[in-house]
Amino acid sequence: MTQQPAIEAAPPLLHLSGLYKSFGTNEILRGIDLEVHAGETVAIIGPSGTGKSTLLRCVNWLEKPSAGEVMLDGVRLRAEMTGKEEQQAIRALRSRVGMVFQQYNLWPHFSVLRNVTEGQVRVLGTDPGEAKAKAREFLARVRMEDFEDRYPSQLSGGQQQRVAIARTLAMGPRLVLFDEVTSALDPELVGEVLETMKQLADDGLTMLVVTHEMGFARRVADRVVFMNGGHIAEQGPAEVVFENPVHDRTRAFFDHVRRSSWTV
Ligand SMILES: Nc1ncnc2c1ncn2[C@@H]1O[C@H](COP(=O)(O)OP(=O)(O)OP(=O)(O)O)[C@@H](O)[C@H]1O
Repeated sequence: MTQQPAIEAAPPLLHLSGLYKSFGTNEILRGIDLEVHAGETVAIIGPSGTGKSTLLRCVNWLEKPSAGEVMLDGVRLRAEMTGKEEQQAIRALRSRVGMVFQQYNLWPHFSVLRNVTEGQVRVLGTDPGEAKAKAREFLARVRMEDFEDRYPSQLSGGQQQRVAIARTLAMGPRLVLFDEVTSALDPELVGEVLETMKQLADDGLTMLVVTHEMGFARRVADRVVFMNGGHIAEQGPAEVVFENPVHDRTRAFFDHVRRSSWTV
């Protein structure tokens, strides 16, 4: 009997089943089924307006799906849930998932160190000394350990985004969602954030990444999910999806990306 790779044998850390999301009469997600295993980096790519960010926001219930369920690390949230039952499940879910946004939203009047300790102390109830030690550990992982006394306005966009990543990691999530985290950055700062994310992927962090950075999806993601019109049109190992896309829409998307890329 052939041995299955360990990553496939374990149950998925995240399991999305039959997710639908409508805004009014506008149906954005149309039945999403997706699994992410511990240690995987999964990139979600696809045309603009196809529902990638909405999907990510449904994973941590920032948007409540119209139907379907999210199962993360043993916590199940169903669209039918309401009231106390839903609130309890949301709290459990959010303690296991972190999110990094396009806008880093650091507290402007707090130092870098305090930005990374505040959530630990206030939300997790961590002892302040312990929270500082953990903050320093995560600032070092994003190579921002020399900036702990600075304020956000004294940092570049890329540095602020790395602090935002450290702040998320310090909360101890099992899964981190990245929503187009380089889109607001000047081109010369994109690389340093992607390099940090590559390092985290290499270290085994479980990441679900919505991105327009095709180079990142191709070189760093274990699996690429191509979304179109609120569906997953195809998914597979990055090299397969990029080199042999089976769906016409995926091929057309890559052709469009290649044609519209400006080279220096
Ligand atoms: N809160 C909301 N209320 C109404 N419509 C929304 C809301 N959020 C998203 N939408 C709509 O849902 C559609 C999908 O948006 P979404 O941001 O998920 O797409 P996307 O694939 O991430 O796009 P992009 O790549 O351009 O960021 C868009 O038409 C958007 O206008």
